[in-house]
Amino acid sequence: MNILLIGCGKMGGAMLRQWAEVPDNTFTVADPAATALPDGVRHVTKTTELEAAEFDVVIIAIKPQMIAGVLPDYAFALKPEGCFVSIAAGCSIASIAKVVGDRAIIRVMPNLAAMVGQGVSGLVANALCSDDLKARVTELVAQTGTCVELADEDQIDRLTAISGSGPGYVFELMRSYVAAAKSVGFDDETARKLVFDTISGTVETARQSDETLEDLRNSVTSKNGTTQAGLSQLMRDGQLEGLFHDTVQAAYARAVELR
Ligand SMILES: NC(=O)C1=CN([C@@H]2O[C@H](COP(=O)(O)OP(=O)(O)OC[C@H]3O[C@@H](n4cnc5c(N)ncnc54)[C@H](OP(=O)(O)O)[C@@H]3O)[C@@H](O)[C@H]2O)C=CC1
Ligand SMILES: O=C(O)[C@@H]1CCC=N1
Repeated sequence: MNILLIGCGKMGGAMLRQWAEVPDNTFTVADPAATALPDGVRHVTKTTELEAAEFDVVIIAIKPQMIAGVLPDYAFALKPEGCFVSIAAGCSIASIAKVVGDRAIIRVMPNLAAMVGQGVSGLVANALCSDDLKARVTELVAQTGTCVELADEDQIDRLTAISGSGPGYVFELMRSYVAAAKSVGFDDETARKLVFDTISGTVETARQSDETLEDLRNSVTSKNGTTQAGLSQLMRDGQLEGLFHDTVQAAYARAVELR
């Protein structure tokens, strides 16, 4: 497919890095500020450099608040049988259709781990999108990790609050955990290694186990031992579960506001 990527910042750039590894598609980036693009990717800085009906897919990877202002300038470059793919948080298919009219539109919510091919994405398409086009876009997204097709747009806003924003929560947890490791005397390098390897090893253990997360947690926790002492702080008054609940609800509510 011939693909136009509008916006090549943190998320568009992360996905492009994976896509550029696979020779199936050709990419043009429209982002005046983009630098250090992968080999073979065409860069345009003005819409006049584009031809009409040039692309099979136009990917919208700018901030949701910019779409109404920016997208009309690029819409002419999509083939009549092509589709728009938006990775913008919240912004609904109806809002995009207000800008480009009744066209095939797919919403994808990726996450930053796409950068290393371990992203998690949700996808939902409108009725104007053919099964073939949806399958090809799903395959494209799956080059960046896993891709789940969702039943409706509300689901993609809910998924945004879990996996789209998720790396932000996890990076903050890791930052706090590393700071705690340093506070008991480890240097930065050792603290990062201990925390990173503990997290990745724990994730892999959970993946390979049939036990519930509660049972796995209990299997680390000796009666009156060190883990129990630590968890009595981490879980005091059920605050941690409440905090995660509030975190996810706030992110979902923001996605709904951005519709
Ligand atoms: N970051 C993430 O983890 C995730 C982001 N998203 C979604 O991805 C989208 C992009 O977010 P993110 O990558 O974080 O943001 P960035 O600001 O990093 O990327 C947006 C890019 O678009 C560029 N841009 C601005 N105006 C134009 C224009 N007129 N034409 C072309 N390009 C333009 C920006 O340039 P400049 O910086 O010069 O303004 C920037 O390079 C958002 O809609 C967000 O909701 C979805 C999932 C995860
Ligand atoms: O914070 C945001 O709005 C975007 C969408 C998901 C992750 N980053």
